[in-house]
Amino acid sequence: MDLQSPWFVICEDTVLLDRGNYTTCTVNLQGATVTSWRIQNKEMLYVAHQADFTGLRHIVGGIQFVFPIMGEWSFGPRHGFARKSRWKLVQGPEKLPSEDICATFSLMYNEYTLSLWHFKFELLYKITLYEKRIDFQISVENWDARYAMEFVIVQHCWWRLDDIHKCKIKGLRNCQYKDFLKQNQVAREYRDEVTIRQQTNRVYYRTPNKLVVEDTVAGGSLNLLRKNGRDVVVWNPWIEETLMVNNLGT
Ligand SMILES: O=P(O)(O)OC[C@H]1O[C@H](O)[C@H](O)[C@@H](O)[C@@H]1O
Repeated sequence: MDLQSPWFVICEDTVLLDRGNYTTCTVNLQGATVTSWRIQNKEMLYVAHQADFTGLRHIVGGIQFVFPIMGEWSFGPRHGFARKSRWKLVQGPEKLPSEDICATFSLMYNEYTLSLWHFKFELLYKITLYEKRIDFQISVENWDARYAMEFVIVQHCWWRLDDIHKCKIKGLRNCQYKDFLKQNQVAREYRDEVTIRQQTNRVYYRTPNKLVVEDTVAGGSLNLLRKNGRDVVVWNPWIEETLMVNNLGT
């Protein structure tokens, strides 16, 4: 009999990857939303208190998978349908020889997605949990070669911060940005360290592949490394909007 604790748990709606030493990642099949990432029991993500886990709407918080559009959409839900859809676990969770744990989730076109967006697609989302790192590999397949597919993918991350006043984002200097809260004004970032002192909602264009967020939980810093991506959204709802997010969901 194996008396060790299991390194994964699959419930009806969630998949828990357990790397040991209180390092875990929880993925909800609703949107393949990563609702928790803990490193030695320190939670890295924020989920709204009133987040709805019933599957009726997207989960507010964590790491949301946004596809095929970001923002308002005249044909379907805001930020697309992927975060509202139920995904499937298609591989794993498996333990690699390195002891790291990975699992792959998939979202395939269906009647609902075709009613909003006529492309026949399959998304694969592979998540690997390391000791102090989490990796996401995303692939998109177009099943109908007759049509070129245009889409946007965003990992909408709600990082948990101890104190917003201590948070600094490094790597955005010289990037052009659009400020949604200033009539979409376009400007260039001149700061080495971007700080947040009020409600913020900007998209930075053509950002470098490495950004650093300093002072997340417990004063640690988070390196965000990316391949084949382009833009970055810096958003903080500040107090009023946070109350709204927590109380109502969206
Ligand atoms: O409330 P949601 O639909 O999840 O959107 C949350 C936020 O997402 C992005 O960061 C947008 O730039 C914001 O304008 C938006 O408020």
